Amino acid sequence: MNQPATDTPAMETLDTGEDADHVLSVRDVTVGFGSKIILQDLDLDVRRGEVLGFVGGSGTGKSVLMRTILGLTPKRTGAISVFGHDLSRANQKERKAIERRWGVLFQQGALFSSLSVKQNIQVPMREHLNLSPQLMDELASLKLELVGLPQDAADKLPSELSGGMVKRASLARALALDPDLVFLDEPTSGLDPIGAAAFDSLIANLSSTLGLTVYMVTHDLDSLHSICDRIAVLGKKRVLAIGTLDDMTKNDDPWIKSYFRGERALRRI
Ligand SMILES: Nc1ncnc2c1ncn2[C@@H]1O[C@H](COP(=O)(O)OP(=O)(O)OP(=O)(O)O)[C@@H](O)[C@H]1O
Repeated sequence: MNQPATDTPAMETLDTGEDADHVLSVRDVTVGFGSKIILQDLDLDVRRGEVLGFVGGSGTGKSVLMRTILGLTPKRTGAISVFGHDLSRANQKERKAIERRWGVLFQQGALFSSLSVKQNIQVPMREHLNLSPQLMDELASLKLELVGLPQDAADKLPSELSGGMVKRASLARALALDPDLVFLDEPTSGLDPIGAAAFDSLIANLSSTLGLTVYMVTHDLDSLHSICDRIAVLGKKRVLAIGTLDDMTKNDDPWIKSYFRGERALRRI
């Protein structure tokens, strides 16, 4: 089963330019650490404009997959294409252009603790754009408004914010460059149910008004019910199933069954 390490694309549609239907395609991707294989021959397609919820048992590799797509964890085999470009074939300039079109909200927010909220939002702008300080301040102010934070949050440090405000500030940073695609790693974890519901509706609104594609790792059944167009389930080192919530409730895989039809799921009804 183990193929030799290669960066040869596994499908012909890679590098043929922008795909009208899919913003992200993963083909035959294998990732491991030492002798431990986490993902094997994994395939995934994310459709343009959808909110895709990614679930799976703890330790199945949801964060590893997201980090692999982002290029932070190396893959052993397979191909990943974003916006129609094979990432492993892109040169540094092309790679930077692709990265400009995605935003990331890491678990726990991952804001720089010594920078103010405004400076955090401006980090991607400094990295990718050449703008005057005044224009960057105006853009940061717009992003604060977009995510529902008050303007006086701009000069606060992350340690001075509530958990919900940290998530919003991290989302503002993820949206700094007006991305087409955002990756969210457990965006509602640690929020109370009201804060989580408010964050969900913010994501849904941004997705529909900005035409964003959202790739969201989550354990939150409420988010899956309220904002996801499709759900992908990770298990057995691959995507076990992908489809609507209705598809999931009809699936007979034991893990999917207990997740979507178990006691906790039924309590929602
Ligand atoms: N850098 C690394 N080195 C070695 N093993 C790693 C590394 N990163 C992740 N792993 C292992 O990969 C597996 C998958 O981890 P991952 O964090 O992706 O799980 P997850 O599905 O996101 O879990 P959770 O839902 O609990 O966050 C785990 O067994 C983890 O220990």
